[in-house]
Amino acid sequence: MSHQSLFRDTIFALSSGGLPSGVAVIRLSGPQTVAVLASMTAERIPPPRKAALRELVGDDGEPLDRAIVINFPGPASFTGDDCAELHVHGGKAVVAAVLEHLGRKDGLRAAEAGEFTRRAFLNGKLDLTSAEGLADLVAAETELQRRMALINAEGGQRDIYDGWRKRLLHARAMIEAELDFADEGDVPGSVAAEVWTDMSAMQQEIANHINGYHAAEIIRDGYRVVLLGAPNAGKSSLLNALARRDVAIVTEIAGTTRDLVEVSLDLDGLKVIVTDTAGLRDSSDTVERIGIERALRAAEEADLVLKLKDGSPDMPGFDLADLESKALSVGTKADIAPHRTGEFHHIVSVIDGAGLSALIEDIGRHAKGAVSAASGVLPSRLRQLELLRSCGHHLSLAAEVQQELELRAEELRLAGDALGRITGAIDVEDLLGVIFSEFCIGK
Ligand SMILES: Nc1nc2c(ncn2[C@@H]2O[C@H](COP(=O)(O)OP(=O)(O)OP(=O)(O)O)[C@@H](O)[C@H]2O)c(=O)[nH]1
Repeated sequence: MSHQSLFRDTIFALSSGGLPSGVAVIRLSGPQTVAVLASMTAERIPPPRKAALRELVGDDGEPLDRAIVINFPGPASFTGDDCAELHVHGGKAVVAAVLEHLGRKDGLRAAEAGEFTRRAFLNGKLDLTSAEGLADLVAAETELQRRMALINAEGGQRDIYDGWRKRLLHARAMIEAELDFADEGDVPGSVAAEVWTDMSAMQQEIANHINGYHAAEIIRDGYRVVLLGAPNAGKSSLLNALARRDVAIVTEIAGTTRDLVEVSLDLDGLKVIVTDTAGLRDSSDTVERIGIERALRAAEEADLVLKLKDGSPDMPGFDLADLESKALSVGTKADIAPHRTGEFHHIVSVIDGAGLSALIEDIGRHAKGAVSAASGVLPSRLRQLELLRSCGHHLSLAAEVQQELELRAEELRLAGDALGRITGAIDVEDLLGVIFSEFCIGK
């Protein structure tokens, strides 16, 4: 007996990575799953949730591969529907043959990006923040990204937002009671005051949580370091040294770098993006001038700016005072430049490697410092941030209308709805396309 499903189609996809590989996992979900397993295993469907070795056959009984087959009957499956996994040999032709066989069957079709997770959400197996956490977990490249994604995939955000929603519901119930009993002179005024204290506390908790977004942004998108300096100061050489490969073009010609060149580093589990920029000088060359504007804009947006200077005299004309609070001065070409210690935060040479590891350590320390202030569960997406702000906004409006209980209840309802839209507890149909399209196929 197949599990009753909301969905008519059975979807399938290669859920493991690139081919060839040792093993490839093909996943199925939907009402036809059991019938497909029966036909492909010559009626030898493995017992639920037990891995079993089976010969997979096509419609004519022709062998396709020998595979580990797992049957996950709904609702105790990832999507909540009948699911199966076929662990086949990870050869291109093997996978192609199995996918082609599945695609020929009635009621089966290839899954769209994120469709398994979307079905899991629509079947109530997980909330939207857990789904987003799963997408992040699959995309995670650094240790801190992995940790943040895992907390959210496991319901870290959901628990917090559900907790806040419950407190809002309770507060509304208390206000309703106050309204109902107002005539009878039996107003639970002290209870309402207590509830209001809780709402103020919650407002503060939400504000603190919102403040963690910048740290989450750094963990997700990287800590941004921009190299700035006069032409020939040694920016591209330093970028290449940090990346340990030739990313940027290095020549003795001043003005070589015209556009932004980025490399992504993993410093102690944190993603750090270092950007090489066009050298700063007065230039009549249009392309170079655009490059210089981009360099200055990148520096403004950066978390940390490295101001590079070799032994040559200062270039006039660029006021970098605004960047001072987030800048480290770096004396370059230490092997040939007569830098004085004390003049710079760091003195480096890419020729003999002097000062490079101390510089890298210092960048790592600054990056860590930027995320360490925030701890625990963080909002991980702009969509969540906007709804959290909306929730906070309605809470402060509620505080402004102290005397008008109906209005206050309405603001609390709107605050709760904003939280509900984060987890998907209410009214999110319009968001689903955007959210699940960022997933990969097979997830
Ligand atoms: N001796 C020595 N030469 C260096 C060092 N770093 C860079 N150079 C040389 O300085 C010149 C300029 O280096 P780049 O890295 O291209 O400088 P840049 O700041 O990126 O220059 P633009 O692209 O013009 O802005 C090249 O000839 C490099 O080989 C160093 O540590 N020691």
